[in-house]
Amino acid sequence: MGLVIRGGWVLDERGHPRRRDVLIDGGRIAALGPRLPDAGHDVVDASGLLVLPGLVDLHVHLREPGFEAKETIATGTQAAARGGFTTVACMPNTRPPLDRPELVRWVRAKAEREGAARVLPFACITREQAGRELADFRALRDAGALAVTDDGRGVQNAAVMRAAMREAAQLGLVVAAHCEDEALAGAGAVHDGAFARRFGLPGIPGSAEAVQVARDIALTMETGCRYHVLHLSAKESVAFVRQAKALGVPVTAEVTPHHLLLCDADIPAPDANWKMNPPLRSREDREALIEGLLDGTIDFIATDHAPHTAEEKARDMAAAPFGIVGLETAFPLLYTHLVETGICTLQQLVDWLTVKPAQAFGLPYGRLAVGAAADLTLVDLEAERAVDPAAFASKGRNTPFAGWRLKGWPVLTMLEGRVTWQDPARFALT
Ligand SMILES: NC(=O)N[C@@H](CC(=O)O)C(=O)O
Ligand SMILES: [Zn+2]
Ligand SMILES: [Zn+2]
Repeated sequence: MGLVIRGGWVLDERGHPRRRDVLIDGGRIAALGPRLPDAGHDVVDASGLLVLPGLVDLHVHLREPGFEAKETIATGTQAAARGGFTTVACMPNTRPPLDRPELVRWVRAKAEREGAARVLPFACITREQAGRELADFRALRDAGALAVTDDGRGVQNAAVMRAAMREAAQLGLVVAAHCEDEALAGAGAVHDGAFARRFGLPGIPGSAEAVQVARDIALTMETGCRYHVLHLSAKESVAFVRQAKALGVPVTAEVTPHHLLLCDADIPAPDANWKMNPPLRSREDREALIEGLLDGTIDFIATDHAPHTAEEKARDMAAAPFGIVGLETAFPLLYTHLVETGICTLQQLVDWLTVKPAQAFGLPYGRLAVGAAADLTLVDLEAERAVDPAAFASKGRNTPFAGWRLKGWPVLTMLEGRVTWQDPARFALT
C-alpha cells in the first residue's frame, strides 16, 4: 500500500503552481498527476499546501564527534527535518576532524541509525585541518565523503591548496573552500566597517576572503579541479567568481540566508548571536550577493548551520565563537524576505535550495519527479509566526532572527517516503 499526498500545489516546469497528487510507493515517487485514484492508499490532505522536493543544505555543522554539547547528528538532523531539509552535508571540523576514512564511515553509520535526514559528510583537505599534509583523498572518497574541505579555516599555503586540487582533479572530487587569509583576518570579530569602529572591535576585511577566492580561481585554472566557494560574503569575491565563470572555470559558489538578508548596519549592539564567519558585511556587499545569486554567479543557498552552546554565545563579541544556526529558519526567512518582497520568484528560491545544490555536487536529489526518491516538504505559505529559538529541535539557540515574524513554514517533511517531521497541530501520521 502506498501513500497519496492529495491536492497540494506542485510547481510545474515553468514554476507555475498546479494542483497535483503525489503517489509514494517503496520510498519513491510512483506517480504525479491531477487526480490519482485512492486505490486503498493512505491519504495525506495537502490542500492549500505547497509540495516541494525535500530541501538540500550542503553546509551544516552537526558537531559529532567531539562537540555533542553544541549539537549531535540526531538533534541537527531533527532541526533539518523541521526546516524542511531532507539532505544535509556536514562539515568535518569535528573533534577529531574527519580526516580519516573510518571517521567518515562512523558519521555515515551513525546518521543512518539516528538521523532524521540524509547526511553526506565532507572530509578534510589536510590532516587535522592543520593546513600542511593532504589527507588521503582516495580513501576518503571510497569511504563515502561527498567532497573535501577544511571549513572552519582557510588553507593558508597556496602550494598545499594546489596539491589538493591536483589530487582532487584526479579523483573527481570537489574541493570546497572556506576562504580566509588569516594574516588579513587577524583577530577580527566582525566586518571591518562602521560597526567595528563604533564599538572598538577588531575587523575582518572583505579582502581576507577575496584574496583566497582569487588565488583559488587561479589554481583551478591551473589544475582543472572542480572548485566550490563556501559562504561567499564579499562583493569582490562575487566579481571574481563572475569573471571566472565567464572564462569557463569550473567554479561554483554558495551564499547563506544571513548574508543575503543582513549587513553589519543591522547589528543592534555587541551580541554574539550576530557573530559568524565570514561576518555580516556592508550593505553594498549584501546587494552584490543578491545580484550574484540572481545572475547565476552564485549557484545556491546553504545555511552554514553552526550551533554553539548558550554559555559560549553569552560571551562578549570578541571572545565568543563564530557561527549561527540556520536550518529551522532558512525557508521562512527567504520566502518572506526574498519572495514576498518580489526580489526573486518562488521557483528561483526553491531551485536554490534543491536542484541547484544537487547539480553542483552531482547528486540525484532535489527534484519532484516520478522515479525520484520520495523526499518531500509540505509548506504552508500563509502560516505566519515569530521565530522562537526556545522551540528549536537544534541544541543551538544562537540566531539573530529571534522574534522575526515570518511566513512559509514547513509543516511536514518526508525522507524516502518516511515522515521525518510533522507539525503536530496538523498531522498525526505514523
Ligand atoms: N561559520 C561559522 O561562523 N562557524 C563555523 C565554521 C565555518 O563555517 O567556517 C563553525 O564551525 O562554527
Ligand atoms: Zn567556513
Ligand atoms: Zn561552516
